Amino acid sequence: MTVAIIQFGGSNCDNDVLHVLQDVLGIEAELVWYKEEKLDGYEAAVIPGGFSYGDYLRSGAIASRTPIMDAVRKLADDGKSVMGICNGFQILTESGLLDGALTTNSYPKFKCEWSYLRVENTNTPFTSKYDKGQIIRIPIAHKDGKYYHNDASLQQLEDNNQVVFRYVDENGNPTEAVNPNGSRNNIAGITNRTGNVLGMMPHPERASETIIGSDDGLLMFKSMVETGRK
Ligand SMILES: NC(=O)CC[C@H](N)C(=O)O
Repeated sequence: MTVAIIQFGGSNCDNDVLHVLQDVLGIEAELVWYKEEKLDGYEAAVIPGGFSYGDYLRSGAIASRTPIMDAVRKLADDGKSVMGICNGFQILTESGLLDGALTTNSYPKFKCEWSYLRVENTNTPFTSKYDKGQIIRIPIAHKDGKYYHNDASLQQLEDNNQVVFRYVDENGNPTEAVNPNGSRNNIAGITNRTGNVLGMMPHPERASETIIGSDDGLLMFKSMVETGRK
């Protein structure tokens, strides 16, 4: 299978994802420029982190209106896996592929630190290789990562098991003290209703080799690739 890694002006984690897929996992992956209108032949897409278009207007807003996003939407409609990391998550909410919004952190500064996440749902193409309730260590790096949705929609996300990752402490408790950005319900990542589109603020590609402190993110890419091969 070949994975498309979408590149916008201002993407800065594109080559990190490429490195993990190609060099660490031996998966075919290609960088695809935002002006492309088709993603034919790709089995999955990753929208990497960064500061697309300088975060002007709102993080992800401009990227969400580029030609490639119609192709990403088609890929998702065809049931293929789409993973948005950090700025990628912001682009997916801005384009309506995921519900809710990423707003400015409650302490309104860029925050870069390790976080613990609890895997809430293993019945997705991105988490099938984890254990339910597993605690994983993955870093965050963002200013606009506070997940917001209204009460009714939040309840729907919870009821549909669309909350995939939650910020927790080392023991797995989703306390306010370890919520790095003020996200509602300590939400770190969600899927769409059908589960094949994932958005998450933490960076699994920065936690895919023990030499850089954690390889807890690797199973996410492995899960995605295995699903694409089926
Ligand atoms: N690492 C990133 O993708 C940064 C995301 C975004 N530009 C922010 O700071 O909120």
